[in-house]
Amino acid sequence: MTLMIEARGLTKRYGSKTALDGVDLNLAANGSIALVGPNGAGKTTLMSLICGYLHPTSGHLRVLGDAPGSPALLGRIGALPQDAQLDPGFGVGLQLAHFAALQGLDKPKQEARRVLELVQLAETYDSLPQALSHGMRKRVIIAQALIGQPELVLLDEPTAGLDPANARAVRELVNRLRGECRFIISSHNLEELQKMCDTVLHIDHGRISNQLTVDDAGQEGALTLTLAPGTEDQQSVLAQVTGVRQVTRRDREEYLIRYDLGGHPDFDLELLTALKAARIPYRRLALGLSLEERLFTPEQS
Ligand SMILES: Nc1ncnc2c1ncn2[C@@H]1O[C@H](COP(=O)(O)OP(=O)(O)OP(=O)(O)O)[C@@H](O)[C@H]1O
Repeated sequence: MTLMIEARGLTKRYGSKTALDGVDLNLAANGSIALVGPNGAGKTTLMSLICGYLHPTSGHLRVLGDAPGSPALLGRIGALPQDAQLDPGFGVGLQLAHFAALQGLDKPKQEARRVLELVQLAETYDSLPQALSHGMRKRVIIAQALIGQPELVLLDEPTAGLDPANARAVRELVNRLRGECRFIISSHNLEELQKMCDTVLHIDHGRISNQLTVDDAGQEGALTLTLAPGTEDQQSVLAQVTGVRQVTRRDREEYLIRYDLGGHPDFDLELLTALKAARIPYRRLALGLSLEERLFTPEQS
């Protein structure tokens, strides 16, 4: 089976600065990937290598089975670079059509309209970029990454600086297209990545420090409980529920509860029953750990 990304000892140095340090990866082509990690961890560098914008200093990299930048990958990868901008002098439809023509597509204007429709901005075809909001411009640039229906789309911080409505529009777009193409998305918003991606790669100091499958969250004997506002200080009540190993208060009314998974397969129902008996109202119960907990909080036994 052809892998989406295969890397061995992938290293990128900028002068004396090592941005990627011997990365090994085997990513199957059947899901979307989140890249997370602190500023300067190497996420953009990895994306640039995958796109073929940069060459590795050493190591081996294959994308969809071919070397980045090779003719075999032309038109198969789309990208939203981190600081991508539109040309202020031309209408957005014209710019997208121009890129479609550069890709050699037969009907560039039709393709420009298609991708604008995908990002729900069909009406902006004749608009100049400055007539659009920041969020709309970002969505237009995402539309550019979708020209030619690439198999793999890389989005570097697609929702950075967007208001909740525009960020949601981007999330919905990614989820709508997930059957048609694969995404690699870099973001600092873990909650958002959890809604869009299947696998999470945590990069730190140029190395992959953790790789998680989002769907595995329910297998960990943990859940997050949010009580109704004003229902504070219930830690001791929660700790007495049968099967509970540990209760940690995260926010005012939010608790992380670790429990004995083996002995209590229906622990969530048992917990709800206990809450009802103690007349403690709750707002939300989520099985598993949040991505933030899984990445940054060591397992406490
Ligand atoms: N062109 C360059 N010349 C020199 N150093 C660079 C260059 N590009 C990146 N770096 C350095 O390489 C490291 C990795 O940078 P990179 O942009 O890949 O990180 P990142 O994880 O994308 O960060 P952020 O979350 O801030 O976007 C950083 O220390 C950065 O300063």
